[in-house]
Amino acid sequence: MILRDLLTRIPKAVATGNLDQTASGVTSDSRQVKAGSVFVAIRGTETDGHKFIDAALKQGACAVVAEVAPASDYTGEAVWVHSNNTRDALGQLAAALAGDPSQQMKTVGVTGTNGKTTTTFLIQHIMKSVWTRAGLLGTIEVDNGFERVAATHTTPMADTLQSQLGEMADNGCRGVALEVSSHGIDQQRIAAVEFDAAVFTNLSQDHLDYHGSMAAYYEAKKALFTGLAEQGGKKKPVAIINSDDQYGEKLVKELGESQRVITYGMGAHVDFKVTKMRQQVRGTEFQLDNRGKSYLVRTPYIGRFNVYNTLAAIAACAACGIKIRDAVKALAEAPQVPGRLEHVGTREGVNVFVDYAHTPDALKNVCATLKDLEPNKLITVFGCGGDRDQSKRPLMAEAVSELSNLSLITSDNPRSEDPEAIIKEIEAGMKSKAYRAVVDREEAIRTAVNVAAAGDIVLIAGKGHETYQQFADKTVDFDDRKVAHWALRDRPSTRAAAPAEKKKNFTRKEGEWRDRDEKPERKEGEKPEYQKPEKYGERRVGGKPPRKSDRRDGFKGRRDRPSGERKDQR
Ligand SMILES: CC(=O)N[C@H]1[C@@H](OP(=O)(O)OP(=O)(O)OC[C@H]2O[C@@H](n3ccc(=O)[nH]c3=O)[C@H](O)[C@@H]2O)O[C@H](CO)[C@@H](O)[C@@H]1O[C@H](C)C(=O)N[C@@H](C)C(=O)N[C@H](CCC(=O)O)C(=O)O
Ligand SMILES: Nc1ncnc2c1ncn2[C@@H]1O[C@H](COP(=O)(O)OP(=O)(O)OP(=O)(O)O)[C@@H](O)[C@H]1O
Ligand SMILES: N[C@H](CCC[C@H](N)C(=O)O)C(=O)O
Ligand SMILES: [Mg+2]
Repeated sequence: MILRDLLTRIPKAVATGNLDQTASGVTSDSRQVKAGSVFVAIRGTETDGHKFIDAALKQGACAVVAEVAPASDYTGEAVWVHSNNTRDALGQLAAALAGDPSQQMKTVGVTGTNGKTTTTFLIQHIMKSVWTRAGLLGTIEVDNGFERVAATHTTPMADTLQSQLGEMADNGCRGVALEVSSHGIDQQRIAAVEFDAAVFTNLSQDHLDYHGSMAAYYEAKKALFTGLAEQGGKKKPVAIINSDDQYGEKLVKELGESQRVITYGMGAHVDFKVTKMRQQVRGTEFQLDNRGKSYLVRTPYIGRFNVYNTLAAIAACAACGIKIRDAVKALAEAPQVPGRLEHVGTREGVNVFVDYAHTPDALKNVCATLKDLEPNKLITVFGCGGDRDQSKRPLMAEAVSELSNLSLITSDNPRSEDPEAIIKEIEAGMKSKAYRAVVDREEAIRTAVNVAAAGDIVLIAGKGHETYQQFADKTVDFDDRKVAHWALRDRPSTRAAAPAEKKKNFTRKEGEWRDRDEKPERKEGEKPEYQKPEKYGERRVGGKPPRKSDRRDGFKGRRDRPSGERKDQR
């Protein structure tokens, strides 16, 4: 694209130099600059992109966009563009070079403290079932309609984001579900994204290390919604808000008439309302009322919080023109979101779940949901991330200790911090003495699985889909789901010691979720019952570990170990 045309996207900027050059791309990272790139200098928290202008020029940048004017003796061939907001400029230029992909697709942004990943997975699933091809961008992965790659950020930098959206549009995606983090909003990573709908799931404590206060955190989230009114394109965006959440309710009030708002929840006056909810071991069923019509929604997910995620997904898809009944139909086959309340195995009546809860509210919700399954004991393994909101640590401890019969406090990405020091901070918030601190996460998981008895549930919280553990000096392979499989496999049998009646069967009338090691007694002449593995979408409960082909995340089960790993590391 010729610079002269490209720079019309930042009309307030002042450009000096030959504008008839061709720009081949745009980046804010000098290390990515190639001949013909536009380099945009951004002031960060660690360093200042302006320091790398010389490096970018040496690598062949055809233009530099900076928040400072060129030096009076600047005679370089590259165009110097002086802008007062280079973060916004980055988004505008990247969007123009990618062909404004968000204007070519139905684009839904999902923000909130918890539930973004789950809701975006649901939205993409519905979009795909109706439109065949749809994109997804968020914490776990970026799906461009043809291939999925692991994500580096929940919401990547504007240059990366726009080029990923561009691939989706080029691949024929008709829609995209995009996770929008508060960092993403604050750092204008979503500049030049035109939304059809923006969803607010909820707000509770997290990221105070970055935002400083809940008020500032809320304001960051709110900017996504006030920004809808300023979109320049033809879209008539809708704000979709969980008004049962106290911050959601506040947002609805504050947006007032300035924005088209659709509410969802269980309260009296919401647009998408849940009634008659029935939680079951293998899923949830509820009635959805919208504009005088009722729909019976069935999903394979458990937990009240997932009902909110489901509602948000239906409302967002409806705002994009999808019929509610088509969305509802698709949801019966909703996929397992990797590491979100994922049932990873069962042995001798001990059931293990992996979940990504890493905030006080998420932990409260997931523990309460598992308690609803009426286990004999709930045993929770958790830790708190290093270099992240320190003040949430005792609150996470409080949430876990109040709802678990036993807690194992361990490490969860200590990053630059001392793992034992983090654990001490967690211990300060424990409300019960029924806990053990085990710094090594594998040992903590193995301990939890070994001390569990038939009928107990082990919850491994915090890392969900993650496949690594980050320490100050290294990052090592670590996958809670694999370790849980190994722990279950290696668990010493308690069969002889445990009387049969102590075992707990999570059995429902119309199906079974029972210890598959248990052999039902056979009467003479009776054929053995064929125990077909349960399948709801891609979610499997009990039985053998899932096959690779069953899973979105490529996890191959117990034999899938990181290469080069020693036996004694298992
Ligand atoms: C706090 C934060 O958000 N930091 C992000 C931010 O870093 P920063 O502002 O400190 O940037 P910087 O390192 O000072 O660099 C400034 C500029 O100089 C450039 N640079 C730097 C070095 C060089 O040699 N050449 C060069 O051009 C950089 O590309 C950048 O444009 O911009 C960087 C890229 O430009 C990001 O990689 C970095 O994410 C860090 C790694 C991070 O951990 N971020 C997390 C907290 C985050 O963003 N999380 C959210 C929410 C997660 C969730 O709850 O789901 C997310 O969306 O992922
Ligand atoms: N709507 C919700 N309300 C409260 N808790 C939720 C909700 N949805 C999911 N959770 C809990 O939060 C955890 C994280 O869910 P999810 O990954 O969908 O959230 P997220 O907002 O994408 O998180 P992140 O900020 O890390 O990207 C889940 O594993 C579950 O324990
Ligand atoms: N996106 C979140 C994920 C946290 C997950 C937890 N495993 C941790 O490392 O704290 C963050 O970066 O704050
Ligand atoms: Mg997420």
